[in-house]
Amino acid sequence: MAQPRKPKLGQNFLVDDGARHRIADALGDVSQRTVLEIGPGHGSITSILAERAKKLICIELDRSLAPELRFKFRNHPNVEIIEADVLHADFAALLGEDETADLVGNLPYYITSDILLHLYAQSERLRMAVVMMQREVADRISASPGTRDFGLLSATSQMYADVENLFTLPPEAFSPPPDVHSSVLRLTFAPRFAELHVEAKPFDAFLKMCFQQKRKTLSNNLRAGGVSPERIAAACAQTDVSPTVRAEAMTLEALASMHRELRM
Ligand SMILES: C[S@@+](CC[C@H](N)C(=O)[O-])C[C@H]1O[C@@H](n2cnc3c(N)ncnc32)[C@H](O)[C@@H]1O
Repeated sequence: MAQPRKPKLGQNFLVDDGARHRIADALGDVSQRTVLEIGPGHGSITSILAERAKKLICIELDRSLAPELRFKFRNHPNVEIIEADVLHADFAALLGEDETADLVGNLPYYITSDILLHLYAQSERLRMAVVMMQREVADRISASPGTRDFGLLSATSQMYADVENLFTLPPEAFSPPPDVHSSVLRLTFAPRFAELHVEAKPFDAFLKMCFQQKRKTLSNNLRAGGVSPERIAAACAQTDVSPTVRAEAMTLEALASMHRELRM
């Protein structure tokens, strides 16, 4: 039997009218703001924000959709359509000096994690992001430490932003319908590195090491990353962390104090 064709570039277009309004509303008042939209598609969210935002910059990779959008929004001087891969987009180059933007997107699910990491790397240029993704990924990003879903993406995301899981949509909200449910997250960027006395790059790398193998204890993951058993034992003793704990059970505060203790 013929398999249903997978849409290219993650193109499951939002057709639920209530949902596109709820997504736009989740950004709040954008009348004085620049909004960046990732993957506008046929413009379901774009058409609402074109009426609301001071400026709307849309980044669309599909070379047939980009001209369609330019034509559709030709009478909206506040709307700019850029044909590009969002993973190569430099937000500083798109925004005014010291300007921050709000971001929105029904994301192409095949590159959700890459897009999020790209946003975190440029978080000083973002105030908030309202993004739709596969429900399971959204549940992981918003999970609390000590729960089954808490992992590297949760810890990394929560170092950069306050995360709210807003609502979930069934496959029928899209055309063609995806195989999965989808959830909308609001990320309010508020990096915690200074507060936890760690630096972003080394701490991101430390988190990767701690969560390298989800079933392993923190100690075993650190050993696999090249830290000596003696240093691990000393750091655990200093920070009151049990050597048999798994990283997923640790708060960001505990992970940060372990990192400081190991001076990595
Ligand atoms: C899930 S669809 C959402 C479309 C539209 N916003 C909607 O809600 O109906 C994802 C969109 O992202 C675009 N896209 C896929 N990969 C992209 C990339 N690397 N950079 C920019 N846009 C991309 C697709 O062409 C598609 O329009």
